[in-house]
Parts: sequence; structure tokens; C-alpha cells
Amino acid sequence: MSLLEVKGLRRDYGALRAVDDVSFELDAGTILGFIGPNGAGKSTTMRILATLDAPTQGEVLLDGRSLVDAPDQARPLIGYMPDRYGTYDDVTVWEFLDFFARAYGLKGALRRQRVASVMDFTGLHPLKDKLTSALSKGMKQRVALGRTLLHDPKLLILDEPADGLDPRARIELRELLRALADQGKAVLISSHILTELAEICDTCAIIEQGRLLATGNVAELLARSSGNGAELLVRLAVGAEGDAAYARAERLLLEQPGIGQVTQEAGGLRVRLTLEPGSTLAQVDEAAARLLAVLVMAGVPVCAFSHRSLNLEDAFMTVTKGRVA
Ligand SMILES: Nc1ncnc2c1ncn2[C@@H]1O[C@H](COP(=O)(O)OP(=O)(O)OP(=O)(O)O)[C@@H](O)[C@H]1O
Repeated sequence: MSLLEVKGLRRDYGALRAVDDVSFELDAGTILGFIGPNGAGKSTTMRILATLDAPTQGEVLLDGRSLVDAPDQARPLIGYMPDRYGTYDDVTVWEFLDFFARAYGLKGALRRQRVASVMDFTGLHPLKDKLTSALSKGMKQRVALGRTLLHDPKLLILDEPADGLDPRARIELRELLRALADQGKAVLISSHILTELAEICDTCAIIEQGRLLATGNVAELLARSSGNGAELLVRLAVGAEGDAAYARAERLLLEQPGIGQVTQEAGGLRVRLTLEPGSTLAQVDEAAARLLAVLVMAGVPVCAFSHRSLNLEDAFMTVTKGRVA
């Protein structure tokens, strides 16, 4: 049995169906990325899972018990970080965490121990006497994450926690989330930053206009949505031949197996290579090498050739059509 089971969740706001028949499961010790464009229904779903809103229809089981019927019993198991979190300006980091630890009902030595352990885990100890207003965005976000951990919840629901963070703070957040999953927590994280989620998550769920379009691990999503493949960039030293060299290269490429699309751009040719679903990265590399050999042996003046494997962003763009509720 999964820690979290979401079954046929629906949320209507008047005539608008913000969440439409959403079902998924999340196991302890795993991270699920919830991906979707603006207005897709991510925050609405997360608010329901955090017991801050009730579904129009559907069921959510947390540790086997209905979160919809008994939200009070579920709350101690849940840590929720909304997309807009506040920190009070005139309190220190320690005061902020201690205040919320009291709100969670933690008392005496246990409270002190939980606040200290959360500050250790999030690396906030050196900043404990600093005013939260004086912290950087990355550090404020750590304080907010620390707040959600004080009562040691089993399920973490984090709504766009990486939004607005610089690359270093994102990497640090990623490491913290992985450590939390290793401790056995189930983590649900939403984001627009698709490539970030690919590195962070065990599985992903793509949502658009309230409906789940695809779920699975990143490799499965790729295989299902676009097939394994790569995008090649080919630049030519055209010399006297001019644009005819590009036309020649394009014709040659389109004759090769697995080439679905070739577009000419200012920087060269952008080529979509699609392999059998389930192909390995090594097979993608080999196919790219074969194409380069074909071009060179045909006398095409290739001066730059690069390829990148398709990633979650490509899967997302293929699966969603850019529709926003
Ligand atoms: N309280 C509300 N009343 C009416 N409509 C709402 C309410 N909350 C959300 N919506 C609508 O429900 C849809 C889903 O919104 P939601 O905030 O869940 O999307 P999201 O995927 O989190 O988007 P974003 O990435 O922009 O935060 C949107 O069309 C939104 O306008």
C-alpha cells in the first residue's frame, strides 16, 4: 500500500473544473514531481492534499485513512509549503521556528530538540540569531522548509519550492529533498522548472487543464511521449556552395532512418532523431555518430555537430499542447 493514494480527485470552482479525475500514488521514500503550466491545477490539488480545501469528488488516503473524512487525523502526518510562504520580518530564525514548533504543540525539551535538529538539517544554525527579514531568498526558503519539517511529517507537499532560487540554492534544495526521501519521507513537489525536476524526482506526473496527461519515471515518460531520441545541431562551413549545402544536408538527413524533422535555423540545422522506445543513451550516441559519418562521407562540409538526449522538457512539450485553464 502506498503512503498516499489519490483517487478520482475533482475540484470545481463554479463552472470551472480546476482538477478533473486526478489519480496517483506516492510511496514513502520517493519524490514525485508534479509538472504543469500555469493554471493546470497543481496548487489546487496540493491544497486539497494539505487538507486546506475539500474536493468536489474523489478520495485521498494517507497511510490508509481518508484525509477527506478525517483531516484532523491526517494533519500531523503532513508538511505543506505553499507557493507563497511568509516569514515574519522582526523575528529571528530561531524565534520563527520556535513559534511554529509551539503551534505544532511541541513542548519543552522535545521542542528545543526538534528546532535544533531542523536547523542542523537545513544548515540554518549559523543564522539562528539573524532576523528573517535580513535573509536571502534561498535562506528564507530554507526557513520555510524547516518550518514544514518541525513535526517530522511523513508526507511533504512543496508547491514550487525552487521558484526564484539561484542555481546554487536549487542544487542545495535538491540535496535536502533527496536526504528527506532517504529518511523515508514521501515528497510531492511542483514546478515549472522541468529539467530541475528530472534530476530530483523518482517519478513525474504531468498535469494540464486539471487532468493528468502522463505519469511515470522520466525515462518511461520519454518513451511514451516521444520515443527515445536526441536533438542534433549541425552547422556547415558552406563556402561558395552557400545555402545549397544546407539543402543537400537536409535531403540526405531525411533519407536516414529515425529522422522525423529537420529545420533550418540561423545557427544551422536542427534535427530530431527518434529511436525505438526503450533505447539506451549509448544507442542514441551511436545513431548520432552514424549520421555524422553519413554527412562527412557524402562531402557535406560539417564544421560543428552536437547532440543532446531528449529530456523531460521535450516530453512535457510533446505531451502538453500549451493549453492553460
Ligand atoms: N479559489 C479559486 N476560485 C476560483 N478559481 C480558482 C481558485 N483557485 C484556483 N482557481 C482556478 O483553478 C485553476 C487551477 O489553478 P491552480 O492554482 O491550481 O493552478 P496551478 O497549476 O497551481 O498554476 P500556477 O502554476 O500558475 O500556480 C485556474 O484556472 C485558477 O484560476
